[in-house]
Amino acid sequence: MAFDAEATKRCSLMTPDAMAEADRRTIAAGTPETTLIDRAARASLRVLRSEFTRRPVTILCGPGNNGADGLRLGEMLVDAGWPIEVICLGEPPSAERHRGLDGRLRPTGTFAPGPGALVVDALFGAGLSRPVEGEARALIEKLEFAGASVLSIDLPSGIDGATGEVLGIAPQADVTVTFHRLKPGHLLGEGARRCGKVFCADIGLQYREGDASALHNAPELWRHLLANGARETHKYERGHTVVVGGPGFMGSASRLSAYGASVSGAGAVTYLAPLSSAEFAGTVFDAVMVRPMTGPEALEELAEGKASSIVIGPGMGHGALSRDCLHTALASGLPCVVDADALTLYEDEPSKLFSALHEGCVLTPHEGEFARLFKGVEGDKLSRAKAAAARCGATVLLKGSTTVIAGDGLPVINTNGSRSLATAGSGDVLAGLIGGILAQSVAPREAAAAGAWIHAEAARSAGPSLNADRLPRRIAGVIDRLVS
Ligand SMILES: NC(=O)C1=CN([C@@H]2O[C@H](COP(=O)(O)OP(=O)(O)OC[C@H]3O[C@@H](n4cnc5c(N)ncnc54)[C@H](OP(=O)(O)O)[C@@H]3O)[C@@H](O)[C@H]2O)[C@H](O)CC1
Ligand SMILES: [K+]
Repeated sequence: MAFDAEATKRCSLMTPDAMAEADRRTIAAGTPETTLIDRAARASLRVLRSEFTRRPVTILCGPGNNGADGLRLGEMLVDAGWPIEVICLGEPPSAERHRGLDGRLRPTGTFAPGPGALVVDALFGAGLSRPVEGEARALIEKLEFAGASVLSIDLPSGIDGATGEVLGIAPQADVTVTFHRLKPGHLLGEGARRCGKVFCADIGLQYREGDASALHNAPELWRHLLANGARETHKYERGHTVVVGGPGFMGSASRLSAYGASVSGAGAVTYLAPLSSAEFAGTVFDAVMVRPMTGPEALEELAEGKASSIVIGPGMGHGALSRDCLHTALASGLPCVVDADALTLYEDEPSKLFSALHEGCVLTPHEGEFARLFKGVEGDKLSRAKAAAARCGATVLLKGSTTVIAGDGLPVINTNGSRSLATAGSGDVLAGLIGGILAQSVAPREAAAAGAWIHAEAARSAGPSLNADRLPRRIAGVIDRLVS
């Protein structure tokens, strides 16, 4: 079961190159470039007026169309009676580019933004092609300590729209206005931090299948998949997740996974408890069934019977039983969440793990586990997740305040994470939640995307006192609201 097709179009993220191509296509189909610039400037004006009261405005304009948007915005602000000045990089713009800006152009050396001012950053956008240096860099450096507000057009100049990386230098914007679709760079790394509040305006570009390079995670993509399970009447038809438990004191992590699975909408959860913790597990769980794990054959029996997904790794340890269970889980062919100790068991010989994985698996590493398992995979988060998924042949969910999910189909970027999620055990709950969604016949990338968003949403409105014990109850609330 897949993402909703219409929502996929709306949630598409486009690289600067794809955006330039959409731009060319629209122009070739009869919309003049000046019209697109006009619409971009008008959208910027709308946002500027909604976000800022009237004040002195300095517009920094670059040599390309990002600068052209800035110049056109300047003309509109003059018409609206705002006090503005315009500073252009390099050669002064042709008279045609700034008809309505007579007497407003200033040399770069005069740029001295004051605390109450608004600076419009229209230096570079999608056409940034190298690190920002020289005159442009000097302008952006002046912004750093000026205390002025900054509105960036398209992207904070210096942010790579494909990756979110800073090329040389980039300002900290308060507001960014972009067009048509967000770019991955608005959501990743420094890009996400530097954009401030992001607005995306429709300027009449045509969307075409194949334009997207990634998706921005949102419930409209997968909400319909969650509701499916609720229509089934028998508990096992609604999916049955098996959580492989951990021994002794370490068992708490896997118990959190079981709680995560139990509120996912799956019909049943079985906690397979190693003998050292079975009795205790039997006393703490009510809704979760507990079975003693005499050995890997207990897992095999469930996998061949009623189980529809497996969660393995949290609190499991690195012993021989863990290896056997991991082998059994992966060999079963059932959808499988591979987390924590299951990720680090083979960190010295990852190819052994990779060769046992299959396309129904979801790996959920945090940055540390990722670095140990996918040695040599470097770059921005989106590229790394994609490379890792290709290397291991499974879906990879790379956790963090921004989470990236890569697997079959377009990768997904999840951005509703908050600091409250940085609490011990929260990842264990996530693994269980995804396992429970997988059990309901949701495909791996889709289940991971749904799990990441729901998990983050459950923590979003919570204060710093949120702990992993309280997370499942909040997750249940989020799911109930989504499917009601
Ligand atoms: N499709 C849309 O969304 C629309 C976008 N619009 C706006 O147009 C820009 C993209 O315009 P483009 O002209 O392609 O690119 P830029 O203006 O961002 O920059 C290109 C020029 O800047 C020079 N450049 C690039 N990097 C540097 C640098 N580090 N230092 C100095 N100069 C740099 C580049 O020079 P080259 O030598 O590389 O050619 C170009 O001169 C988009 O962001 C929107 O704001 C339209 O208005 C509407 C449709
Ligand atoms: K810009």
